[in-house]
Amino acid sequence: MEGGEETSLPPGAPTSRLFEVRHTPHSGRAIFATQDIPADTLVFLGDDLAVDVVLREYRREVCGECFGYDRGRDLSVRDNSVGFAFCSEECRDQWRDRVGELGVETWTAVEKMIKGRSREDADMVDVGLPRPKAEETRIAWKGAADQAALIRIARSPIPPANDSDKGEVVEPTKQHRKALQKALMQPISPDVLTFCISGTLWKYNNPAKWDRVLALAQDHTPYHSCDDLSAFTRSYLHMLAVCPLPLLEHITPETLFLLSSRDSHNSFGIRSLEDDGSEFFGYGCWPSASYFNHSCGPNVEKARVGRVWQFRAGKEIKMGEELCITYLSGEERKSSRGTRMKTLKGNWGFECGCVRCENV
Ligand SMILES: C[S@@+](CC[C@H](N)C(=O)[O-])C[C@H]1O[C@@H](n2cnc3c(N)ncnc32)[C@H](O)[C@@H]1O
Repeated sequence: MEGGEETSLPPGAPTSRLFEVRHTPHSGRAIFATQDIPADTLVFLGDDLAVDVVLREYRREVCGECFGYDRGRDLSVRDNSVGFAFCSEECRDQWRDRVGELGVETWTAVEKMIKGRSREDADMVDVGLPRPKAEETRIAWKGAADQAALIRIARSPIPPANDSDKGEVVEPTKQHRKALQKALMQPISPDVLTFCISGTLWKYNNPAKWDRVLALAQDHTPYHSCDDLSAFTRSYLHMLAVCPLPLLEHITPETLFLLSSRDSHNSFGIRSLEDDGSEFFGYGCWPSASYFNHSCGPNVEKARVGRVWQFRAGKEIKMGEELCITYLSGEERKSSRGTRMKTLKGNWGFECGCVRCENV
C-alpha cells in the first residue's frame, strides 16, 4: 500500500508510546519516533514468531525451541522421534506445548518418512536463477492439485457400512494408493518441508492470528527458481501423504503460497550469537518485527535473545525520524552502494531509498 491513503493499523503491527506505524510514499509502512529516543533505549520486543526453520544440517546442534547453540556440539536433549534436539528438558517441554499434540504427531510422521529414505535429498541452493512468474506458479500448483485429490481419497477413513450419514464417499482404489506412493517416492526437500509444516501448524494452532501474517508486505513471486517451486509442490504432496488426518484439511496450496509470499520479504535469519552471526542456522518470520524498514545507516540495532528480537536505539533518535534496522549481514554492510543496492534488490526486491544511499 502506498501513498498514505490508508490510516488504520494493520493487525499485528507493533505499538508503543515511543513510535507509530505510518504509510510512506515509497517504502510501504514504516515506523516513526513519536518522541525523542535516547541512545540504547529498548524500543521494541518482537516475540511473535510464527514460522521458523532450523536447517536440517543444524538440527542436532541448534535448540528447536530457543535456538541455543554450543559451538557445534550436539545438544544434550535429543527427541529423535520428532527430529529436534533441545538444550534442556524445559525447552523440549515448551516446544511440545507450543506445537501441541497434533504438532508432535505431525513432526513424528514426517521424521519417520525422512528417516525411511535411503538417501536424504538436499535442499537446492539456487541463487541467481530466474524466478518463476505468477502464471508459472499458478500452473505448478494446479498440476499438484490432481495428485493431491487422489491422495486425499487414499487417506480418507472409510465410514462403517451402517453409517447412515456417509455423504459423498469415494472408496480408495489402487489408483488412489498409487498416487500416494508416487508422492512418497518424490525427492524430499527437508528444509522446505520444515517451513511448510511449521507454518501450517502455526496457523492451525493460532487461527485468530493468521491475519497478522496476511497483513505483511507480500512478494507475488516468492520462489527462487523452478526447482524451489517444485520443492514446495512436492512438500505439499508429502505432507498430504503422511500428516495426521485432522491436519489434512489445513494443508492447502493457498496456505502454503501465502506463507511463502509473506515470508519472502519479512523473514529474519536465525544466526549464531557470536562471530558477528557467521553461522546461519535458519530463518523465521516475526510479524510484529516486520515493520522496521531497512537503512544502510540504521539507527536501531536488533539482537536475538532466544525466540525474541530486541530492538534498541543505536544512537539518539529525534521525534519524527524513521526507525530503521539493517537487513544486511556483517560483511555486506561494508560494501559499496552499488553492491548493497544489488543485494537488497536481489534478496528483498526493493531499490534502497535510505538516506545513506540517496545522499551519494
Ligand atoms: C520487512 S518489510 C518492512 C515493512 C514494509 N515497508 C511494509 O509495509 O510492510 C520489507 C519491505 O519494506 C520495503 N522497504 C524496506 N526498507 C526499504 C528501503 N530502504 N527502501 C525502499 N523500500 C524499503 C520493501 O518493500 C521491503 O521488501
